[in-house]
Amino acid sequence: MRTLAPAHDGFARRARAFYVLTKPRVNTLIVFCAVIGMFLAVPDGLPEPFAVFCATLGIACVAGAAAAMNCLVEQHIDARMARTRGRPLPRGELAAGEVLAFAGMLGGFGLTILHRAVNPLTMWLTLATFVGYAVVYTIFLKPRTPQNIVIGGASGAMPPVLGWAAITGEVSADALLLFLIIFAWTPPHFWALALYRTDDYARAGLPMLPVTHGSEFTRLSVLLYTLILFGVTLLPYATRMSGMVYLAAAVVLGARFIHYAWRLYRDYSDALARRTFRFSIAYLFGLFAALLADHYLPY
Ligand code: HEM
Ligand SMILES: CC(C)=CCC/C(C)=C/CC/C(C)=C/COP(=O)(O)OP(=O)(O)O
Repeated sequence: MRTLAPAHDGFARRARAFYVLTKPRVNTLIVFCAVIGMFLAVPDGLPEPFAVFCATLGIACVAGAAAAMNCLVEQHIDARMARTRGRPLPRGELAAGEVLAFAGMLGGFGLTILHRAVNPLTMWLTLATFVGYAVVYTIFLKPRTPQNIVIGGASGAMPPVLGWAAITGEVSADALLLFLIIFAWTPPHFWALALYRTDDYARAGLPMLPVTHGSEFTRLSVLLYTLILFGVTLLPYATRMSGMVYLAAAVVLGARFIHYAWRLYRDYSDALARRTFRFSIAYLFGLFAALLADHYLPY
């Protein structure tokens, strides 16, 4: 005889499935970068707490909705990859219709907050970021070209610009520098993962760089983008947006990233690619934390 799970157990499981759809770990770093953008946008002092709260909530909701849409569009691809087959849609924990409704409500709520409590510019830029990731990257670029993540990376690089626009109502050259940093960081971040997940991507029929151009070319590309990233991260110091503390962090973190990329190029192993991918995340957290620390240090 079938026993029914207690109602609260079913509710908790479904709530967890919706939460997982929003890719909370990826979006933690996305939102962190947006919040740093909000603080850096104020030359002296702190941004208004209510504005920070509303902008953070709005951006987090829209980013979560974008992730849920990505999971919806890619549910059949996700079912073919070891890394993603445990997601709620391939597992049959949620139906497509309810995921669409969830993404619509979450995204609509986020955009409404941004429009009403922040400013229309931030709402429009966040909407464009949503479309860039959930539609342009997910539907058009990802299944078609190995440059998918280079072009699609423009969406992922938007968070500090959104944070900046939320506080100032405009997009300045400094905000664009923050954009450039994440834009240059995305290829080594993603290709390090793609290198040790190549079989997964090949099985799913996705034209990621290691699938289409092989391991060695991808490792060379990781190294080149890591060098470009190093150069780009010097720009905040060169333009006097940031000072010595930031510069020291950028050089130390950047040298470590280049060291990883160089070893990956010369002496590949899946374990090293995994460590490089993990380091890429710590790197971006560290670099943005250094921007913030430098901004408030009294020197
Ligand atoms: C088009 C651009 C990007 C692509 C294709 C990409 C791809 C990926 C992939 C495939 C994963 C593994 C996710 C998983 O197994 O669930 C991942 C993890 C991650 N990504 Fe990205 N990423 C991109 C941009 C970004 C950006 C802009 C950020 C933050 C600013 C970011 C932060 C993270 C974090 C924190 C993780 C680790 C999640 C975990 O520990 O489970 N990514 N990324
Ligand atoms: C504010 C706002 C709307 C932000 C959008 C966030 C954004 C552009 C995120 C990109 C990062 C991300 C989740 C990549 C996953 O790549 P993938 O989808 O190829 O990975 P997967 O194979 O794990 O699904």
